[in-house]
Amino acid sequence: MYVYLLIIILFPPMRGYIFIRHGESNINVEKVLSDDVDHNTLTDTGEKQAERTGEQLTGLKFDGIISSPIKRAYDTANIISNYVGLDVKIDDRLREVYLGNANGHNINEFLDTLYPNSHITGKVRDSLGMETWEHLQERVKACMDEYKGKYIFVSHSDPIRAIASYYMGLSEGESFGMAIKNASMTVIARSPLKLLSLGAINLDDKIKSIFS
Ligand SMILES: O=C(O)[C@@H](CO)OP(=O)(O)O
Repeated sequence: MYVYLLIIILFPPMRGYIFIRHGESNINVEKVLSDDVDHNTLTDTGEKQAERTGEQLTGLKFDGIISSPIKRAYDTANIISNYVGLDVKIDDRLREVYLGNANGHNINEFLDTLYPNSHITGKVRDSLGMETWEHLQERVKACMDEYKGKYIFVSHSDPIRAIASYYMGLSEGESFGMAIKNASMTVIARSPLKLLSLGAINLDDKIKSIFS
């Protein structure tokens, strides 16, 4: 018994997380930011993207599929759930960054007027009443800390960029150019910690072996 416990302590079981950004949504086409839960749908392209990502995951084994409650992500998760045979569980910690006064607006309205040649940094977030980058990182990490196993997390661009930059040791500004494509897969292993893919649309065999 004690030997078993020692082995578990010394060699904790591998945990793996496949973060998937939802498929293309109408707001992505319109370049509008939205943290509304029930509106914005997937476009036909977004549905096809979700199907394709689901195909990539067919045959892999997971302990669960956890989704943002926001429709574009939840609909993506339900499409993917058909390929992995799991019911979707909603977790608010995977939702889009709280946008404050930026909600419903085009991102460029702020960058061009408020802060020319800038990007969404702490002062921009504060001035718009947005969730801080640090809080976003903390809530996504708390979600990972709760689900100790191999999971699919369906979320949004900023939450995925936030957790990837957290593990890469990059600030919000330093990771601003990180483009997380629709329906792409960002894979993080824990124990040992490793960022295995960033915005990938295919999974290589090395990654698939973790989830087999
Ligand atoms: O990147 C965006 O345009 C925002 C929209 O709020 O995030 P996502 O599309 O990932 O939900």
